[in-house]
Amino acid sequence: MIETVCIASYHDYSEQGELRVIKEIGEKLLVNGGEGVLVIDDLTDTGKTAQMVRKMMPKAHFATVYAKPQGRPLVDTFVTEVSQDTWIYFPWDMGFTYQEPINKSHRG
Ligand SMILES: O=P(O)(O)OC[C@H]1O[C@H](OP(=O)(O)OP(=O)(O)O)[C@H](O)[C@@H]1O
Repeated sequence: MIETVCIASYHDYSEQGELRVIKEIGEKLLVNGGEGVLVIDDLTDTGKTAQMVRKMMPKAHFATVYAKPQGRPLVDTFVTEVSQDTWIYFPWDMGFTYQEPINKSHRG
C-alpha cells in the first residue's frame, strides 16, 4: 500500500513557521505505531517534519535522500548529508521558463 502525508510550514526565506498537517495518514497504517511502514521524504532539514511524522508512527522507518545535521538524528536512513546552509534545487520545486532559441539571440 502506498500512502501520503502532507505537512506544510508557512515561512519566509529565513524562518520556518508553524507546521500544519494538510493531509493525515490513513488509519490502517497507524495501527501498531506504524510498524513495518517505510516513510520516504526528499530531505530532512530542521527535522521538524520528521519529528511530527514520528509522533504519528513511532515504529515506522524514516528514510530521506538528503539530511542536514539538525535533522539527521530524526531519520533512520539517508543517502547524502549536506551542510545546514546548503540550498538544494529539486527538479520538482523548479518552474520551467521559456528560453529564446539560440539563433535568435546570437547573430554571427
Ligand atoms: O526538516 P524540516 O525543516 O521540517 O524540512 C523538511 C521538509 O521540507 C521540505 O518540504 P517543503 O519545502 O516542500 O515543505 P515546507 O517548506 O513546507 O516544509 C522537505 O520535503 C521535507 O518535507
